[in-house]
Amino acid sequence: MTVNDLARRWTDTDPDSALDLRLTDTCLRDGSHHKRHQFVEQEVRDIVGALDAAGMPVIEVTHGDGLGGSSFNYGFSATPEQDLIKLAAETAKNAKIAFLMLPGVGTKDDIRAAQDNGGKICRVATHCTEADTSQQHFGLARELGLETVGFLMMSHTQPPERLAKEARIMVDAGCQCVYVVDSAGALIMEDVSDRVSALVAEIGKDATVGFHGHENLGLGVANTVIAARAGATQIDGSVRRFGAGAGNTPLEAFIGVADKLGWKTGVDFMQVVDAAEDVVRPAMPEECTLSRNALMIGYAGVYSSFLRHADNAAERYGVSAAEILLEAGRRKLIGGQEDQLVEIALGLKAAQS
Ligand SMILES: CC[C@H](O)CC(=O)C(=O)O
Ligand SMILES: [Mn+2]
Repeated sequence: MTVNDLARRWTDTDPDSALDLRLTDTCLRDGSHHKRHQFVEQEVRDIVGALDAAGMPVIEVTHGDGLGGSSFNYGFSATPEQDLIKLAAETAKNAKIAFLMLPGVGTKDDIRAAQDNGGKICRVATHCTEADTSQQHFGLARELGLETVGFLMMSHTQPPERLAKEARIMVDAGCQCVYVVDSAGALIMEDVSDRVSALVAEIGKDATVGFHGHENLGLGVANTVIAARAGATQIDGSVRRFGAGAGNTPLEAFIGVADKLGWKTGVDFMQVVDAAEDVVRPAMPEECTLSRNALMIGYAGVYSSFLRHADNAAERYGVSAAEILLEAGRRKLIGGQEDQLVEIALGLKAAQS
């Protein structure tokens, strides 16, 4: 049985029928991890201008760890994120500006400020077993008239049925679209369609379903295609893969694939390819690649944003970042436990001596 047969069986949809997808580019948020949160105003102006001109419907702008992420724990931003959100909103002619927030990192006041600065879509991210921590934030966002999106992070760690229950909690709290978030880039094809299908079955009448992929095992585009075939209608990615770990699903490649499949994205392939090469790439410190450490992240099922923290700890204590990441996978660390990477590094250093 082929993957297409499986998708057809799970979803009862014809995988070759014309899909209408809404894309969100997240290079100015997920890419912030890769850039160690050092975006400056001109880069935001240029990237938003180019993506907006290409027809990108949604552009996410925030510190990599969401509103309030600029901190000792996660890394300080070069430019206050609220200034970048404001600038993005002033620059975009058509695109809506989204912002991310993690309950406990950002606050309700941060949501209000992001709206005042022109943010239109509030994306609330929780670990995929902790959707209940998002309820107040969805309540507030809807009260303010913001569009809402929920992120179930580290989705590979839970079976589809559990994710569907968590998605229901978000939707009941006011979330209008729940994403299966492959934070580690560890989901493999059918793992994605199983999870997306389960969410569609549970919340499909009340909300839409999205997919956010990472490239750590090289499956970003393939996983995103199968997510769309399973019923995900909102799709994340980052032009030029500019995201944490080996980066996100490269949106320009996905847009080319969607064109070939006859799916609608509203984004011009040629323009977005030019934007990727001429505008986004110059803002990147280096390409996002399938480096040894990025591969470890996908293989061990570790949060992609741990890459830079593991690099820092490895350099500081003279140990292997790959070993740190593998141990983080064994310990099943989740976002917020970045400090344990230092502890792991210290343990490895002690073992060496
Ligand atoms: C720290 C938030 C995280 O980067 C959100 C996200 O994009 C993911 O989990 O993949
Ligand atoms: Mn991500």
